[in-house]
Amino acid sequence: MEAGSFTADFLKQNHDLYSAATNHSFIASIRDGSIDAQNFKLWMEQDYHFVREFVRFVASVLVKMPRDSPECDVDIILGGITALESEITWFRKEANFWQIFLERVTLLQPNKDYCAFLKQLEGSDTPFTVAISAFWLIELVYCVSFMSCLEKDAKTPFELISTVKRWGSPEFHDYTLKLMKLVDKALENASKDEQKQAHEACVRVLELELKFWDMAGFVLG
Ligand SMILES: Cc1ncc(CO)c(N)n1
Repeated sequence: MEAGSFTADFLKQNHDLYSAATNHSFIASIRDGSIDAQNFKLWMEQDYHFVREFVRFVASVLVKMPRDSPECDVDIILGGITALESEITWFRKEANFWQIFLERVTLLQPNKDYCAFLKQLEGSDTPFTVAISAFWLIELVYCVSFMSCLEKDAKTPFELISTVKRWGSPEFHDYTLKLMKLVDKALENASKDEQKQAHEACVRVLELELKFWDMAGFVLG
């Protein structure tokens, strides 16, 4: 059988896990408007702190890019870092609206586990190919999940529209496609070992995304 691109093959081979991570009941509750404000606030508190670690991770991906990468490829990652600055500003503004005190948040275990995984990927022993693959999928899961909350028949509450547009917009989708191309280009000529490592890192991303949604959707007693 002819092998396709890394990303297409990965999504095909891990269809069930990918589908579970992108069709979660937490997202469904935003889409149908039944979400409890407490759950949304919990997600936001935890995600802000995830994004703080994610900034470092994305910076590490940029540092690992091969020196001979075309400037336009470097600029895709640079654009990602730039976007994270306005994302942080947005989180602070939203937190204010929801009366969340971001500095008082305690990280929950699934978030701690996810941040620990990012830290591991930041290390110099994780090759660029592996880090960029994980980066692509982390963004893709949010994009595909939140895109569903913007479909014609979605009943996303008005106050959550700015959230779902952040990751579910056509612009963000375009960005994930650019990342996908970077991944496929990087892995095309990579060793079998790096391809395997990238595959494993991507499986881990899906597992961690799933647990992150579970955490967010957990009904507070
Ligand atoms: C948990 C998680 N996954 C992905 C993203 C997308 O940046 C995010 N903000 N948080």
